[in-house]
Amino acid sequence: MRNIFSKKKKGERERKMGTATVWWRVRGISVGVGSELRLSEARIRRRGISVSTRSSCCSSPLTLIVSSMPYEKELAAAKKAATLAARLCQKVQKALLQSDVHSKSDKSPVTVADYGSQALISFILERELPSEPFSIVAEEDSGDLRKESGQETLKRITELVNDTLASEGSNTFPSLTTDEVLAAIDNGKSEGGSVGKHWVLDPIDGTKGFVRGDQYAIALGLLHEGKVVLGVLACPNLPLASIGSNQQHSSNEVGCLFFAKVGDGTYMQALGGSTQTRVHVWDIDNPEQASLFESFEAAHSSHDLSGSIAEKLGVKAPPVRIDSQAKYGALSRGDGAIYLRFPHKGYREKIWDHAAGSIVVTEAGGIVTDAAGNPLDFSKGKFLDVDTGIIVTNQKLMPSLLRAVKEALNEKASSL
Ligand SMILES: Nc1ncnc2c1ncn2[C@@H]1O[C@H](COP(=O)(O)OS(=O)(=O)O)[C@@H](OP(=O)(O)O)[C@H]1O
Ligand SMILES: [Mg+2]
Repeated sequence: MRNIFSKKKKGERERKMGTATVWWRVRGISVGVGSELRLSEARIRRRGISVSTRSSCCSSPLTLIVSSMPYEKELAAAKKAATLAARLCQKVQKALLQSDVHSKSDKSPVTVADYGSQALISFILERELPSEPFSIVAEEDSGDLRKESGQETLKRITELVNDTLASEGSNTFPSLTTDEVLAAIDNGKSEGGSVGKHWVLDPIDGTKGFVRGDQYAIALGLLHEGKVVLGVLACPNLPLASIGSNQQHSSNEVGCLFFAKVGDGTYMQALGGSTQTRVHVWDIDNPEQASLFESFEAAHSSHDLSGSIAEKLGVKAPPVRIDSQAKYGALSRGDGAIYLRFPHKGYREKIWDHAAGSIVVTEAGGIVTDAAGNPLDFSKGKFLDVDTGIIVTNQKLMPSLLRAVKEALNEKASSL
């Protein structure tokens, strides 16, 4: 596209647009149109830009802050959706534990919460962002609920969704029919990809933890042109106090909401609260002091391998084993300094198990890579193509962590 700036001054350019004159005031960034403009959008996300518009027939500028707060509306919608979904899940988990139905064989209450959370989040996103074209890549689909045998479960889910919506006030949201609940769940059928905006949702991450009465998370991320640009993690059972060896947060409260937007840092607030605190990963360079986080379930991540890596690094504290992306949340606020995930052979990582968590950690100053040090690529559809496992730590520890991982993997391979 032709550059149509008519005036070139440092940091200020004028573009003629019909009858209006648009002034782009940019902090040290040159802004153009076409490809140059697209390039500057990436800079906008990192550095901020204020755009002021003034009509050619009017001398006083009409300041329109168009791009200085990218993804602000999406973040507000995602926080609202995840908070409501957490409320629904808490209700189901409470009933589940009271009725002592927490054996793995009875999956129905879990299914109810998974579906309910997905329906609710899908509905809220559509309602709060009516003019934003997007799709949703989510874990559940409505297949079983459309069968004769699923009708009772569908009624229960619809009830739960409507009770949760009503808890916001009787006139805030309409009631949904069973068909609308099915449609909301099926909105999550997208395959994602590298073009456009895709929400990535795990309505209950850490289902086994949820059934046990332990940790779980509602994880919602946003991909834009294949990159994670926003993430929200609601962790209803995670204490606001630190849970690792770095005891810097203290509180008796339980329930955390982590959120991050690209270029804007990571914040934590009490779930249902409003005071937000900026959080940072623990900036230590001595792994001996670090706590190491890993999956609670040995079937999900090799505890032996992470034990061997911890030994090589000289980590002294025992591993902190908790379910779900609550691990990313805890890392982002510096409770510990390392998270290792080594699924057993043949397992393929899904994007909804890492999208929200990864940006929560990276915006807090951490690094998330596969076992070979490659960044995670969320643009390839539902799956992540990772080399062996996923490792997370701060900038200072990453080189020694990568060395320890490489050694441990080589030892494992030669022992087979
Ligand atoms: N076999 C196997 N190997 C590796 N990972 C698996 C496996 N099976 C499941 N999953 C995924 O793990 C998600 C739970 O997250 P974590 O592994 O971090 O938590 S846990 O401690 O194991 O509960 C869990 O998320 P949810 O299914 O949403 O609960 C799964 O996506
Ligand atoms: Mg999951």
